[in-house]
Amino acid sequence: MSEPIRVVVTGAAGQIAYSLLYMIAKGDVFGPNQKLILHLLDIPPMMGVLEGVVMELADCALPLLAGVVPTADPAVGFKDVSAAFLVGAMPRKQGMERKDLLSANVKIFKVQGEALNNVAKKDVKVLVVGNPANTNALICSHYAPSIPKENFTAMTRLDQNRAQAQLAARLSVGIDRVRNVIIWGNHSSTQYPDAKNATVDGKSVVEAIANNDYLNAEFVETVQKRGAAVINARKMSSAMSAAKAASDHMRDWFAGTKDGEFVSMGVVSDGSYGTPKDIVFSFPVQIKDGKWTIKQGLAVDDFARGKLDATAAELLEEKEEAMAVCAAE
Ligand SMILES: NC(=O)C1=CN([C@@H]2O[C@H](COP(=O)(O)OP(=O)(O)OC[C@H]3O[C@@H](n4cnc5c(N)ncnc54)[C@H](O)[C@@H]3O)[C@@H](O)[C@H]2O)C=CC1
Ligand SMILES: O=C(O)CCC(=O)C(=O)O
Repeated sequence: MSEPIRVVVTGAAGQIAYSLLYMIAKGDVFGPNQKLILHLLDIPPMMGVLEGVVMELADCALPLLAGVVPTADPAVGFKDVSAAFLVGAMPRKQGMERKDLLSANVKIFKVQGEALNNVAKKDVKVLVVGNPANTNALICSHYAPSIPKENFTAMTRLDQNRAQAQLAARLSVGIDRVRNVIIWGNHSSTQYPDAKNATVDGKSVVEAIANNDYLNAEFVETVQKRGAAVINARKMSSAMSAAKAASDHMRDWFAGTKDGEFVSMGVVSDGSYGTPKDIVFSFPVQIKDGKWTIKQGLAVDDFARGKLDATAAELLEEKEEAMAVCAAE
C-alpha cells in the first residue's frame, strides 16, 4: 500500500460531489491500493451541510480513506493536492444555456487557479466539471502559470458516455462493445459527437448502423441536448452520471487508455485538426504514464469540419468574454 495522496473535490457539499466522493473514496479512481486524504472545499454557508457529508464518509467505513479535510479556504483545500476535481460552480436551470453561467462561474476559476498555483503540487492533475467547463479550465490554467497547461482538462466524458450508450442501444449490444466514440469541441450544445470513427466489436459503427441520416442528425442532437433533457425531467442537472464520468476521466488519466482505444477530454488545443490554439477543446486522446496525447490522423469529412469550426467559434467567443470578466475584477 503506497503513501496517501491528497485529492480535492470542490463543490463538496453539492449534488455531484455526493456521488463522486464515494466513488473516489472506495478506490474507483486511483485503484484499490492507493490511500487518500480527501480535501472537501465549499463556500462558508455550506460548512454545516459539509459536516454531514464528513459524517457520512466516516460512516461508509472505507479502508482507503486516510483522512478528510473539510474547508472553505482555497489555500487549505488545494494544499499539496495531486488531483483536483473542480466541481463547485452554479448549475444551469431550465431554459438556460451553459454559457449563461459564464460571468458568475468564471470568477471562481480565477481564484482557484491562483490557489492551485500557490499551494498545489506542480504535477497536479486538474479536471474541471463546473460549467462552462472548457472555458473555466482555460481560465484556471491562465491563473496558474507555474503548473503545465497539459495538467488542466475539462470534462466531456459524460457526453462520450451518453454517446456510447445511445449507439449501444441502437445496435442492441452491451455498452462495452462500443468503443472510440469522439466528442469534439465544447461541452455545450455545439459539441460534435462523432460516431464515424467508432467501432462495435472492432468493426465500423457506420457500417453496422448503415443509416447516415441517423448518425448525422438524431444521434448528434440527442447527445448535444441530453443535459437539458435531464434538467427538464429531474428539475436538477445530471449528477450521478456526471460523477461517474468524472471518475472515468481521472481514472483513465492516472491509469492510461488501452491499446487502440481513445477517450475524449477537453485539453488546451495545440491547433490539431485545424482548431484554434489556446482554447480548451475536446479531442480524442490516448494516455500513457499519466500523459495524454491527441490521437492524430482520424478522418474529418466536410460535415465534421463544419461542426468542428462552429464549436471552436463558440469557444473563442467564450474565451474573449471570460478574459474580459476576469480583467474587470
Ligand atoms: N462537465 C459536465 O459534464 C457537467 C458539469 N456540471 C456542472 O457541475 C457544476 C456543479 O453541479 P452540481 O453539483 O449539480 O451543483 P450543486 O449546486 O448541487 O453544487 C455546487 C456546489 O458548489 C459549491 N460552490 C459554489 N461556489 C464555490 C466555490 N467558489 N468554491 C467551492 N465550492 C463552491 C456550492 O456551494 C455547492 O455546494 C455545475 O456548474 C454544473 O453545471 C454538471 C453536470 C455535468
Ligand atoms: O447541462 C447543464 O448545464 C448541467 C449539466 C451538464 O452539463 C450536463 O448534464 O451535461
